[in-house]
Amino acid sequence: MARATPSGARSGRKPLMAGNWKMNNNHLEAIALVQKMAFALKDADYDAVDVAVIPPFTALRSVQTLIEADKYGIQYGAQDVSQYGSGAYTGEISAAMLAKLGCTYAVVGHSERRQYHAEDDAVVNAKARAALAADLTPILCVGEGLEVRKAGGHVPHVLAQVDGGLEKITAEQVRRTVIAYEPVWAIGTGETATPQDAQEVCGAIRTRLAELYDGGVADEARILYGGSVKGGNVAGIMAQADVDGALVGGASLDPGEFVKICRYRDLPG
Ligand SMILES: O=C(CO)COP(=O)(O)O
Repeated sequence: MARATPSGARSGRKPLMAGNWKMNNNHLEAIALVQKMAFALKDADYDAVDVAVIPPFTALRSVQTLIEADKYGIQYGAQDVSQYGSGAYTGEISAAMLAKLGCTYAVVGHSERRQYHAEDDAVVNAKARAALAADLTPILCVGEGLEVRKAGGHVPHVLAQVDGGLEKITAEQVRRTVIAYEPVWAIGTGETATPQDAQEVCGAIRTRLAELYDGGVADEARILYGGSVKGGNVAGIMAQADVDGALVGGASLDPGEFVKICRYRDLPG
């Protein structure tokens, strides 16, 4: 993959392109999709960009086996994680179980979990801390709904989610936490935030990290944008100084489209 000079102030942060498959693909379909992606990315420079798939729990073991056997440079993670360590929590999956499967990431606080499973900032924070305690990297999702956006309250809304989500998380832990700004109105709607919208909020999140911790932490933490990212709009989004990658839903199910996103440096801006 051609390595271009990082734009803006992305300093040493390595971009991350993560495909959140949501409730799609059984384990056999997952194997086929990862194989296609890995083939199309076989000359990729994984030192320049992290590429991750986030399949359903039921596909994680197959994805692990495939990636380890074929030594693909692709990372993987889970879409959710329990806030509890172990015990009588039917249906839950612990962070330790995910770590044992070789997961790098665990998504916490996705807007679909907040909306359909009533997860509030306290639960999201407990999940993020459980992930960190097992040496997983949480991808902490934040984002405002349409009403909040229309009323112009998106920045304070998102920063309150950041504050709540990072409660009791140390500076050392935040350095290895990923924050994903996903405006709810742009998820699965085909409506993308403009690059300037993405930068406004991602920049505000970085400033907040500097206030909560320090400038060094704020400089290191990766902040992603998510919401209808595709090959056709990724370059403009990635040109923003405070956007360090994308959390991709629908387009990550199409290997051709996802590979284009991962190769955003090769696309016309
Ligand atoms: O929710 C998302 C990723 O977590 C974004 O989904 P879409 O890319 O389908 O809008």
